[in-house]
Amino acid sequence: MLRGCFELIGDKSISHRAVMFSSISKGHNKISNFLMGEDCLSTISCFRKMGVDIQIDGKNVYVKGNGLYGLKRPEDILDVGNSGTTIRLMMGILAGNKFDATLIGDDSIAKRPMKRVTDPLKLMGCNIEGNDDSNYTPIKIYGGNLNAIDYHMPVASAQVKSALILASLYANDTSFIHEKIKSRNHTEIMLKSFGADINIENLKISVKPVNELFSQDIYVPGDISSAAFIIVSTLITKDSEVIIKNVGLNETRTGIIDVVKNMNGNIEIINERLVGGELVGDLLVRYTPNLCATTIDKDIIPRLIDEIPVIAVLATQAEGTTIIKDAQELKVKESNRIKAMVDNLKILGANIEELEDGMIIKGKAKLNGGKINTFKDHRIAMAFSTLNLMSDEKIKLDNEDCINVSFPGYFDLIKSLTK
Ligand SMILES: O=C(O)C1=C[C@@H](OP(=O)(O)O)[C@@H](O)[C@H](O)C1
Ligand SMILES: C=C(OP(=O)(O)O)C(=O)O
Repeated sequence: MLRGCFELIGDKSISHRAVMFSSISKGHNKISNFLMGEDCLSTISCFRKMGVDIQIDGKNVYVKGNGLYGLKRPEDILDVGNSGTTIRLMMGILAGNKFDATLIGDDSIAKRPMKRVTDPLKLMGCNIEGNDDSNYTPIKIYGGNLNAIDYHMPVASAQVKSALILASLYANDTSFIHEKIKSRNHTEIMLKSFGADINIENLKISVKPVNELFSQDIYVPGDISSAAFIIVSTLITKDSEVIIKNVGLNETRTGIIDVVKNMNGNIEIINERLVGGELVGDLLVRYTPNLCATTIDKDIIPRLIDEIPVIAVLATQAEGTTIIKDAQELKVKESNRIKAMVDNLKILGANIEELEDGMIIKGKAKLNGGKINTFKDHRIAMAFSTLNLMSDEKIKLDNEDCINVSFPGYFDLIKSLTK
């Protein structure tokens, strides 16, 4: 069983943005509760290569910003490691700066599509080279002299939106970016606090070019995507009760809470407050023996995209048939997360069917033990780890190191909650 109360580690999306926006602002920035995961450390390493002074002290990061036009041409290739957020957002910044830079990442990044960002950046006048019509790494960007854009995004993606907002800061006129479905809005919130002129009208975002961004101190709230693994472990493990403190509750990220409530899960938000423009609160979660199935589709998908693997695990422990659809984006994450979940859950004896854009899960299933192929994907690894506490049969992960991408100290935390 899990019992206890703990402070959640910093949000990955917000930590990335804090380093990036601080680096292109003018002045000193302090980032508190920064996520020291491998992905966010890749962002720091890339901006250091562009001449930004970034110091790490415990959970704090100090950035001496170079200003909007002050980044230096990197002498080395920029290696983003495993991080889609780093490469896609950074392309927007590089497009505005008058130098050339080459971006690479690991084997997983090499398979993830970049055209969704390079196409609109080319429309803004940026010169970009990359494999398969600039869809895959290595990607080389020759930045500078951007035109404004009026662009309807074909995919619901905060990374694409953020890259275009960043490029628009450097453009010759006001840009308009139209979203299909509302995705996480940390870029809009944080850039405004740095002095950017951004206006949001439903799904239309207008961005005016600026001469400078001004430094800010940023507190990074806890990562609800990381909390999701503790939430699910608690819901499915007998006699568990956990308080998770400092959870970021921005409504573009709280789809998991809505789903857990729809499934009859025992979850309560307490002590809600606003910190640096972001809603934060604590979560009280309790074991729920009578979970029920749900349907997840369309508009809610971007609000829980990274939580779908662990929701699939939860669905195996709920009475009835859970349907997850409109989630084809899962195929282009660190792994093909639809296939990874379906194949691995089948190994454990779950009743699950793969769909082109999701999966159908019939619960409630008594699962066997087995060896999980994580595809070195942190979310797949943690999703399956949640089953280890509720079952006598052991789940073995073929790779645990990948968890450091987003949740360093994950197993120590679980240990402290199960004492
Ligand atoms: O903007 C971000 O920080 C992120 C957006 C999402 O990706 P997409 O924008 O590709 O949906 C999400 O899956 C990723 O983990 C982080
Ligand atoms: C998809 C993810 O991250 P990224 O796109 O930044 O690699 C994730 O953290 O689940």
